Amino acid sequence: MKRQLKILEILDELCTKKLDKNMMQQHKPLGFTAEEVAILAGFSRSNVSSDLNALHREKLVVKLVSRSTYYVTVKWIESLYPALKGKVPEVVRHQRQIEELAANEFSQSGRTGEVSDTTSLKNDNALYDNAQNYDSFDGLIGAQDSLKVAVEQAKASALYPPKGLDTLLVGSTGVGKTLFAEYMYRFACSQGKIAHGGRFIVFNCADYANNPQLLMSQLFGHVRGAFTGADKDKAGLVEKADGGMLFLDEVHRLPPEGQEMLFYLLDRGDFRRMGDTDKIRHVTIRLVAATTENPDSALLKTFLRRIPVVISLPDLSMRPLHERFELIKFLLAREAVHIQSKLIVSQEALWALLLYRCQGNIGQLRNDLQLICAKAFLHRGDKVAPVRLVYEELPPKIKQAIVYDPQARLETSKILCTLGSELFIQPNGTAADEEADRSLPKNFYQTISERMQFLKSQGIGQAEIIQCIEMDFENYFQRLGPEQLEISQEYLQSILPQEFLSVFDLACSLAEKMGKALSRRLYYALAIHIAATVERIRSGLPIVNPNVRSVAEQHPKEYIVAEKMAQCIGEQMGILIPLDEIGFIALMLATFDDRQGREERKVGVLVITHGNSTATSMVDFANKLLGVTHAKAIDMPLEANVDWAIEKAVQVAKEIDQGKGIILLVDMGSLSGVAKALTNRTGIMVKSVEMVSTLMVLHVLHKAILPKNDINIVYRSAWTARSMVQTVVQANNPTDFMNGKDKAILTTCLTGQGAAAKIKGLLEKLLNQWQLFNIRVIAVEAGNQEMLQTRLMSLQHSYDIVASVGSIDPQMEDRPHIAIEELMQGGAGSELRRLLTDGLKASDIADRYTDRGMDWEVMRGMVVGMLDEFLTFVNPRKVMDTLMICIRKLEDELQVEFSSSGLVRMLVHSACMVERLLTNAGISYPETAAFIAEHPLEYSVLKKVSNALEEQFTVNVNDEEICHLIEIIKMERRKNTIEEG
Ligand SMILES: Nc1ncnc2c1ncn2[C@@H]1O[C@H](COP(=O)(O)OP(=O)(O)OP(=O)(O)O)[C@@H](O)[C@H]1O
Repeated sequence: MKRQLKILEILDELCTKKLDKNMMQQHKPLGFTAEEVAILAGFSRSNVSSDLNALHREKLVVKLVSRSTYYVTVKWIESLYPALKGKVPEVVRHQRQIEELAANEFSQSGRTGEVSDTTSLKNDNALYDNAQNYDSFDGLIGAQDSLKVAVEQAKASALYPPKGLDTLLVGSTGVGKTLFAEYMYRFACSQGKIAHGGRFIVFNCADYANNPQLLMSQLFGHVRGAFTGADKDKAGLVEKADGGMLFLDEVHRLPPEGQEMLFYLLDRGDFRRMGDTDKIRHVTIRLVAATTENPDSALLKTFLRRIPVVISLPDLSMRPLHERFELIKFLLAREAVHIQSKLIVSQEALWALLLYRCQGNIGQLRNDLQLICAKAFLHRGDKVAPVRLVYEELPPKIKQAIVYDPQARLETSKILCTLGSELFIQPNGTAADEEADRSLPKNFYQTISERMQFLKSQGIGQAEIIQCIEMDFENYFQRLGPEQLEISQEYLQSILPQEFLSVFDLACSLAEKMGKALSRRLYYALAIHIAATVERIRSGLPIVNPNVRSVAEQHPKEYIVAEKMAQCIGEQMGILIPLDEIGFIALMLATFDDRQGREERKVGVLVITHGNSTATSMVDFANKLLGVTHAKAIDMPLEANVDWAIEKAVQVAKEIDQGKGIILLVDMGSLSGVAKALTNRTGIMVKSVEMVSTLMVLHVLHKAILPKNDINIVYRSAWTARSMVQTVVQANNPTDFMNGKDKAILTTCLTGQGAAAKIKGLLEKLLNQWQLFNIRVIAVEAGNQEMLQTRLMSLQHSYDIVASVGSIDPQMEDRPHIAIEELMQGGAGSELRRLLTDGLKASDIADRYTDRGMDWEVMRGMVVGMLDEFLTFVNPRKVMDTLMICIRKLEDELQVEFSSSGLVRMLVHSACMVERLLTNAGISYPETAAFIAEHPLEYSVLKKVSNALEEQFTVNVNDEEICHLIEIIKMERRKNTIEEG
């Protein structure tokens, strides 16, 4: 118990000293691992780990589950977000979740003000502090899509000197005006535009519309005797909003005299309390008003003249369906927290919720969801069972209001296809589909049949049903791919009967004879699929494929092969495989081949900027660094107009499109319309991001050249990159005072002194060449995870780390890592390549690694080339041969299998080690003895194996060095385990 308390104290101290609020907004792991705490506490990792788990059970510690498990104390979160006192979730999946919950509490707490139900006061420091944690509108659903323009306007109006611009929000009931105003308040606070203590005051003018006197008094205050019942002086909300923000909802209901006073106040900052003839009072407020009135209406004429910024918020029906889906998940997550129960929502219920006509916008959607959840909660038989929301139990007004719009239905189907059969929402407020049933093979047919029946019952036509079902197929096939299921031959043998596999192999050889050889991927997918079919036929369950005829027409060759395969399997297994199933098999044969082709293709990247060589130099840099020529540039002379840019872009887009769309990176401003024009002219899907910079091109290109990424992934990533370079824009803004951090690229290797130092030199040269003088390159020692994380944390305080390059991935979320092998294979300019590929030579070691699919020749050449640069005293070729013998022994004795990257890492590290030992430049390792005691086998094998090196180079491989070598082996083991699944 004593130890637990100590651990808690240490973790709390770590959180308080090393983490700050800003970290919440960064996309990096938050908190500390058991190892980190163990190092400081001086206890073993396993003890600390079990203590942290016990503390977690006692709700004193929160787990943040990302790639590893990180811990922070509940006390620390509560100190940052007082609104979450007693409500901190036990497990957090991502940091945003804490922010969202806090935001939720923040807005909930604002609803009960001290003035009345319809006015709210957010006046304590804690709320202000919360607001300071938000420096953007990112948490607002739609901020980067349907609300993008609105958010940009809001930011501009908040930053306008000296006190921002008064703003009118226009939109129907329930579109989110109040929430939007709250975000404006938070943004202004975070930018220091509202000083500490500045409040967010909400007042709904409609609530007092029938009593103008009371309304004026609430707003401007009164003095004693101002009217009957005014028995003492009272300050109004305007005074309370001094230094803060006043949000006037339904502002068109303000009586004429109120409007006059308000405008006078806005113009001069002066007002009088009602009945006060003596004293003119002065305040500084930011006004955000809101109205549901049409901006053209007479009621608003005066406001529009006097309020400089008008922001329109769209109706729910105008927002994209994927946003509506996000809203539904968000609102349901809130309900799950309220009812403290897990929610399970069926696909059909989601279908209806996405498609029904929701007259009162998000407010109405929220009310409907609350009602549905409340009903389901009450009717739940078993009090500990999750609350289920199913289509049958939705209110008739929802079922009857489902819109018939083929496009929307198709879109909905696409969204739902990314889920399993149900959506799961945890009582801690996280919406997740990862629990969704991924073992589709078993219930694939059932899902299809149910989906078809449902679509039919909704009066949807046959053609549309087929389209929806096709999307299900596509989704199903994607999940069946071996990468997704991590299938291996052994796995297949363990789940499918041998009898079936023999028959299946027979059918495959038949297909091969007919000219349809099956790729490994298709073989696995088809085996699982047909095995499920056989089971289904034997259990007498139907197989329905509405699509069979069109499949036969579209893919005649595959259909014939499928028929033969089905016949063979049917005969051998004594069953009759129906035509509908043949349609499925044919579709798989066709689709997988098509996918194969598609997999090679990449999303295009096109950069257009003003200036004679700006775009070209950014693109050249990124292409060179990644060793590709994929990104293209258009330099736009300053005198050229947008039409010129569009003409050029059309030409280039046609050349570079590979069928997966194009990401357009452009200057801010006039080029923003190019994407739309390009799509209209070429039919290519083009998504554009403004505010391009070299780092952004690098980031986007890195994502785009991975064939597995589609345009949406690359686009999202472009947005992330955009936020990385935000400071550049902020620096251009004279009113901005935010202190932008310097940018840095990290280079990594085990010691920070070998490969990392070398790559640093090369990168610095390249950056210089490209005149990017403001980017620092920092070599870090990444051999020890604990130390690396601590070092990263401190670096992140001082730098905006934009990427890492090297032999060890520091796993910084949303920051690209370029592995050393990637660099060696292609890039970093011809200079780097030349350095790394000299000296190819054959070796007898080759066979072993060639068996593992490595190109040993190339790898050896690269390593020797690299070592040539690193080593002064040791002959790289000589050390290489001895090292290979040692590594072979290590692999055999420790039963570890080095991957190509692991092998390169081990070779480079060990060669540098020999040089270090020769020059007496030793490196340290913390708590060497304890570490060795934990790894006795590795230690003794390494000691034995390194004899050969010691003899040849007359050095003594010391314990510190051995510990570093153990770290590499551990890293490889982890990799082996992950690969084995
Ligand atoms: N972008 C959003 N993301 C998440 N929730 C939202 C969003 N917009 C609105 N909501 C939620 O929808 C509900 C209605 O929003 P809000 O009260 O701000 O609308 P409103 O336009 O001010 O409505 P009214 O005109 O009725 O005052 C609230 O519960 C709010 O939290």
